[in-house]
Amino acid sequence: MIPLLHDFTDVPVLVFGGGRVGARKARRFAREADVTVVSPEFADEPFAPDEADDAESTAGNVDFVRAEPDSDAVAEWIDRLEPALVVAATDDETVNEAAVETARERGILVNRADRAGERDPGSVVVPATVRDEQVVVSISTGATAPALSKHLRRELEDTLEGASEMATVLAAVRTELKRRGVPANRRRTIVSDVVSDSATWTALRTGNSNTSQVIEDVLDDERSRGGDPR
Ligand SMILES: C[C@@]1(CC(=O)O)c2cc3[nH]c(cc4nc(cc5[nH]c(cc(n2)[C@H]1CCC(=O)O)[C@@](C)(CC(=O)O)[C@@H]5CCC(=O)O)C(CC(=O)O)=C4CCC(=O)O)c(CCC(=O)O)c3CC(=O)O
Ligand SMILES: NC(=O)C1=CN([C@@H]2O[C@H](COP(=O)(O)OP(=O)(O)OC[C@H]3O[C@@H](n4cnc5c(N)ncnc54)[C@H](O)[C@@H]3O)[C@@H](O)[C@H]2O)C=CC1
Repeated sequence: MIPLLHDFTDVPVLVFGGGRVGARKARRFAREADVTVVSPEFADEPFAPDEADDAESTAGNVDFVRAEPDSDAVAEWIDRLEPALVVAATDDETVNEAAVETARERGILVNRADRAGERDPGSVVVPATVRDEQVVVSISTGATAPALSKHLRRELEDTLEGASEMATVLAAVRTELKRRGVPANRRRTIVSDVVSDSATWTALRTGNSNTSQVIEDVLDDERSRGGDPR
């Protein structure tokens, strides 16, 4: 399986099953997508933040539909909503199977929650995710050991502290250096020096420097080396 980042902004995502798992997936996709959850009953407070995935939680963008579709009705829901992704998260294997089959026939992405191990071609797995704003790390065990994905996600949470600020700094620095016409090799050296500088990480993490100060320092430093033609 190959990891990709997929933009779901304002596209329909259809989740079958409103238990703990369906709610978790719905919450995650509702960051961007218009999510519909179809289920005869719903987990209590499906949109309360949970410790599994705090940063992923959201309250909006979800329609709850109380229904218990059989296999035919599952296909009808998919045809009616034309989702970009179907999530099969019921506790009924036949219903999940129907959702997978129909999605596959229609060429729609499908995530099946009740299966580990070998997947059907074209299926997608939901990885564990650590997010610091624009910085995202996803962990998967190739659909074999989700508890390990969760464990590693927790370990990586500390590593990512300050990553969003660092990304902001590097993006601004590389844009400005490009504008100044600094050659690619030199830009690469500067960017890689900044990202591996532990003092900069500490300053960003502790709030001792804000991103604009760091950006200014890096660019001033380069200018004083004669890197700026102005
Ligand atoms: C294949 C996959 C399909 C998919 O859903 O995409 C799948 C399948 C299954 N999970 C099961 C169980 C558990 N899943 C979790 C947790 C998570 N599961 C997630 C993803 C995936 N789970 C995909 C593979 C990802 C990969 O490649 O690693 C995460 C990462 C993302 C998310 O779901 O949001 C999220 C952690 C989020 C986080 O915390 O960061 C826990 C831990 C817990 O709940 O504490 C348990 C209990 C412990 C255990 O059993 O391991 C079962 C057995 C059900 C049963 O026995 O009845 C199946 C089905 C089966 O095994 O047949
Ligand atoms: N991928 C993952 O991370 C995990 C997957 N699982 C698997 O996912 C499945 C769901 O797990 P939970 O949410 O914990 O189970 P759950 O039993 O809490 O929720 C299942 C939901 O599906 C609904 N449902 C039943 N028939 C339906 C139908 N015809 N159409 C729509 N909804 C229907 C039920 O009303 C219930 O709300 C389990 O069968 C389990 O095998 C379990 C744990 C983690």
